[in-house]
Amino acid sequence: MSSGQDSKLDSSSIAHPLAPFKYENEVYQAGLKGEKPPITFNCLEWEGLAKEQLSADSYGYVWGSAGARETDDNNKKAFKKWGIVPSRLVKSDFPDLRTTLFGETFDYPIAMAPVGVQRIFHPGGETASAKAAEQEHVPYILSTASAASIEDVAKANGNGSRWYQLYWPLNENNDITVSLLSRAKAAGYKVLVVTLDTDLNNAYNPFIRPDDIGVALGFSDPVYRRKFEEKHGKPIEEDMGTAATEWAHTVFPGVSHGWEDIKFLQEHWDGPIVLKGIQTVADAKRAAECGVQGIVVSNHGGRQQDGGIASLDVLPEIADAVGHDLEIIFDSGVRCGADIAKALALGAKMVLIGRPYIYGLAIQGEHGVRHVLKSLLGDFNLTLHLSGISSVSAKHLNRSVLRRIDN
Ligand SMILES: Cc1cc2nc3c(=O)[nH]c(=O)nc-3n(C[C@H](O)[C@H](O)[C@H](O)COP(=O)(O)O)c2cc1C
Ligand SMILES: O=C(O)C(=O)c1ccccc1
Repeated sequence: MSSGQDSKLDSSSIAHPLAPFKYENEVYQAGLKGEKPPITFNCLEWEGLAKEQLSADSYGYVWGSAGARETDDNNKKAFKKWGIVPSRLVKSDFPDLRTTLFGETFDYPIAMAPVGVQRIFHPGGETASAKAAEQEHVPYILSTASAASIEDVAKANGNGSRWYQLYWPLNENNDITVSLLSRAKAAGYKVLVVTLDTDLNNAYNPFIRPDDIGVALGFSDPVYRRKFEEKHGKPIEEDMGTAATEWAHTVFPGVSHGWEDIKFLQEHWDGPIVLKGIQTVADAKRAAECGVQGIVVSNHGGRQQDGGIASLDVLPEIADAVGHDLEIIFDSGVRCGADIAKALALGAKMVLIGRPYIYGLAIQGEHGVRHVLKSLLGDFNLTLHLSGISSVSAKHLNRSVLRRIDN
């Protein structure tokens, strides 16, 4: 980095001290003194390093995708169909990476995707990830399928920005939904993310292990505990296997809600609501009509439907259709800084990082997650800088910086 950029690093106009960009420099300086970098900066190598650390089951779970992995493949290919156009001798400032959603400004246009059962990847699990999120000024989205409770993760996340992802019990269990939402609200989660695309029927799933690896939210929920006790005449601790299986059926009932049910969530959540798993213009328009604040254009990292369309391929048409009415968040297949730039250029305001941070968690717990976030942000920053793009706003980062290269 040039000394000009270094002086900009100290600028107090940006809330965060720009740690990601200093980080690589610090590691290289340490390298000059003979210290080895703790983890490679090469985003393509994190998966292999995680594999070395994990059991075959745990690695298979994070790496896994639906069926013949076609959707996952399509996600990856979709990024390769776009190239970023460079621009030389632009007197550009250090890019301003801040993005504003729901009236709030975030230091960076990335957040950590909701990922369940994180203790199968590292003993630190969700609390390690939530700590890393606070340290790096990246929002953390807590999954309903977490191995740590809403309250414990909030504590670990401290002053960080945290959002809550709901796996949504059927209407007969509305009292449990209300309990989860009010706990999340009380613990400082600001945005509700409702996942619409998960079907766990017949899947191998660490979720239903009788320990609390994925059921901590249920086991710690007073309404679920009371209902279990009323039904079985004993507390969940006396029959953890049944309690885990029944909690799984509660939050993955196998039957879905309808659009009309969104109203119930709006009545019980007074912050922004985001629907995760949108892949068509028609559904995006329905979301806007319902009056939610945002959508995640996502196919769940290709983990649900096989033979599906790439999430990035549908992003531009969805952004064109509802970008003025809804905040557009994107995920599925983002692996490096250039991918973040492409998704933002095609209409997203924020991008969720899924598997890569879990690889970081597996490699080195909280430190590994921080390394991945900082590396991705440093890489993203450089990508913008080399194209003379001065901010992530659509005014500067838009389709004009991309070229189709798949013909
Ligand atoms: C191990 C694993 C667990 C996940 N658990 C959840 C979850 O509990 N809730 C949810 O909405 N999405 C879940 N997801 C999907 C992510 O939120 C995200 O949509 C996906 O990982 C994005 O794709 P990428 O991994 O290719 O970046 C999970 C993904 C992985 C890899
Ligand atoms: O694996 C997933 O993608 C997922 O959404 C999930 C669901 C339940 C438990 C853990 C993860």
